[in-house]
Amino acid sequence: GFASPDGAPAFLEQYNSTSEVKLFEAVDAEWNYNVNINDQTQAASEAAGIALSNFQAEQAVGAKLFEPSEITDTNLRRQVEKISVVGEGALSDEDLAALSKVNGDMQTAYSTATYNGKPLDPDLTATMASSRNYNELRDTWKGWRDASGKLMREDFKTYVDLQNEVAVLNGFDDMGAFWRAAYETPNIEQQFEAVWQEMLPLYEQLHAFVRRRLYQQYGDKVINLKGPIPAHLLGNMWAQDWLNVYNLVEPYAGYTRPDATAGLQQQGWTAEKMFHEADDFFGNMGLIRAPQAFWDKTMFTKPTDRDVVCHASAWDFYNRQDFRIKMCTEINQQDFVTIHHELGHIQYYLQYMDQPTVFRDGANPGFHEAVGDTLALSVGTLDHLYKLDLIGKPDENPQSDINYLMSVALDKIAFIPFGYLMDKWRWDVFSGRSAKTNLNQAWWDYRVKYQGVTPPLSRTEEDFDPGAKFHIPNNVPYIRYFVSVVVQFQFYEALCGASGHVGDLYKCDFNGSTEAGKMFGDMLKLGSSVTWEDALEKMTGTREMSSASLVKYFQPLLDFLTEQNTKNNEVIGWPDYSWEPPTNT
Ligand SMILES: CC(=O)N[C@@H](CC(=O)O)C(=O)NC[C@H](CC1(C(=O)N[C@@H](Cc2ccc(O)cc2)C(=O)O)CCCC1)C(=O)O
Ligand SMILES: [Zn+2]
Repeated sequence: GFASPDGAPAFLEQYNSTSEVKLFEAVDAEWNYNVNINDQTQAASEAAGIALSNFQAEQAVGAKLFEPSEITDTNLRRQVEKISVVGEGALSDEDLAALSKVNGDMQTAYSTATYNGKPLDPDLTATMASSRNYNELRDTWKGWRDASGKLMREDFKTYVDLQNEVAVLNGFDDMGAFWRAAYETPNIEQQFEAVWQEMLPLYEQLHAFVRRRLYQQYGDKVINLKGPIPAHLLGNMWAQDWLNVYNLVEPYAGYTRPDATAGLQQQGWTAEKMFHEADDFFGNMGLIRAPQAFWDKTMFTKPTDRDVVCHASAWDFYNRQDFRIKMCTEINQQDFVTIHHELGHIQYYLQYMDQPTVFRDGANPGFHEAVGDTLALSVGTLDHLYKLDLIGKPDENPQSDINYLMSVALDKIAFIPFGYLMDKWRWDVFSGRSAKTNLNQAWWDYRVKYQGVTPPLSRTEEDFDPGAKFHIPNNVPYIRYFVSVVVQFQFYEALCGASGHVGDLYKCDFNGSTEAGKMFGDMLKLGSSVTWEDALEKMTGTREMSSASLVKYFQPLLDFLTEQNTKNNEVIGWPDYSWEPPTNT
């Protein structure tokens, strides 16, 4: 027998008030571990996480006493349905403890790993960004993987089994299906594949152009103009964005350089100043400014006296007053963009903080990732960087515009296949499509197939290269970033329209536009109280992810790349897909 639907409001009232307290306790313990890694804080964080899982499992029992279809108010019904999801608490105490432990151990292993005594942030990241020495890059690339991923292989297998047990106990085939359920869209995988196919031509043209420039830089022994690119030459530990090789691929030398790093450093900007400038950008649009508690509790820079998780992150303490960022900020443009990304999360938390706790989430995980990046597209324009006195007056000519679009493409277009393959690989592992005896081979099959990159050294199943990327040992789904690259251009185009922008889309700076701010804020306020299609339609008029805005934004660059690649008779794609660079250089 079901509980009377009349009891739903009272049930939800107690859920909302108690869940705020439980969520705060779990987030606070996880924060204390992130800003001070040691056995004690790791154990306390795991314990608080287990307590939250058990709380959610108990509440799910109460929620399932209701028959949703009998709850006529769709908002209440949606809350009850979300609370009915048991989650990790479906595991036995023993298995839940084992999952927490293996997650904690992989997190700590990743965040404390060093190569030659150097941590990933900032040291190894800086080497991968600035070195042009083939062998130094290769040794750093290998050293990081030996110190991180390689040591996690067995833990990861345990993690996969326990995650799948959670999924099955929650009524899903495997954890990949559970993760995809967050989109509430039956054919979501087909939608992902469709937008990937639409963007692939743009990626292939960029890949061919960059490969040619790397060929000129590193020579024909290590670059095959018909093959994948060695993965350690693209300025990033995972080749996930190629911003740091801009100097090698700049279309027009001598024209405006779209990089504010020099300006930030020469003008003596501090981390706090970067944060305040970014917060002003939100405020000047009529969005919500970060509260005082944010400025009091945020960790702006890497402390020198303890181990911390340096990977930037934003935190909602679910008490409607405490919101923080933790970041090991360096003074450069990439971190200025990252600050906007993290403040985008904070903005979403602030906008939906009066929603019931189960609705304090992105309309889908990709929306949460797109908020800050959407504003960063405006901040990064040549005009805006000039307004901030971070670059000289930009030349008003096509060459400077192509240089600018190239810098954005090295960040956004280069990222697309990586954003796609990270979870395709994990979905295959969870579903068993990839055997546990074949984890690393399956990873590199996708890295070649989708990204057109190949390892600088031969890899075996003794290695575990996926573990060398934060989100794998930290159990953070990744397709959200792929979705974000697509929808952030849909959001950007909509906000540019609201701000009255005319002319080239990529020149739009909606700084100060309260019309744009209202359009965005009205969508963000909804949190996950509506489906992402409803939220998207409210803002853009369409109910589908579409690459049309992105393709429109980059059209001038695509024309340039196609013209250059045709002139150079480039082979588009990497038909010599099994080529590998020599390992004895
Ligand atoms: C408590 C908690 O965990 N909070 C969540 C937020 C939430 O869920 O509420 C959170 O802060 N997650 C951290 C994560 C950090 C970053 C990241 O991991 N980025 C991806 C992909 C990417 C790359 C370039 C880019 O421009 C945008 C994304 C990567 O680096 O590979 C690193 C710098 C940027 C974003 C994040 O902010 O998403
Ligand atoms: Zn994010």
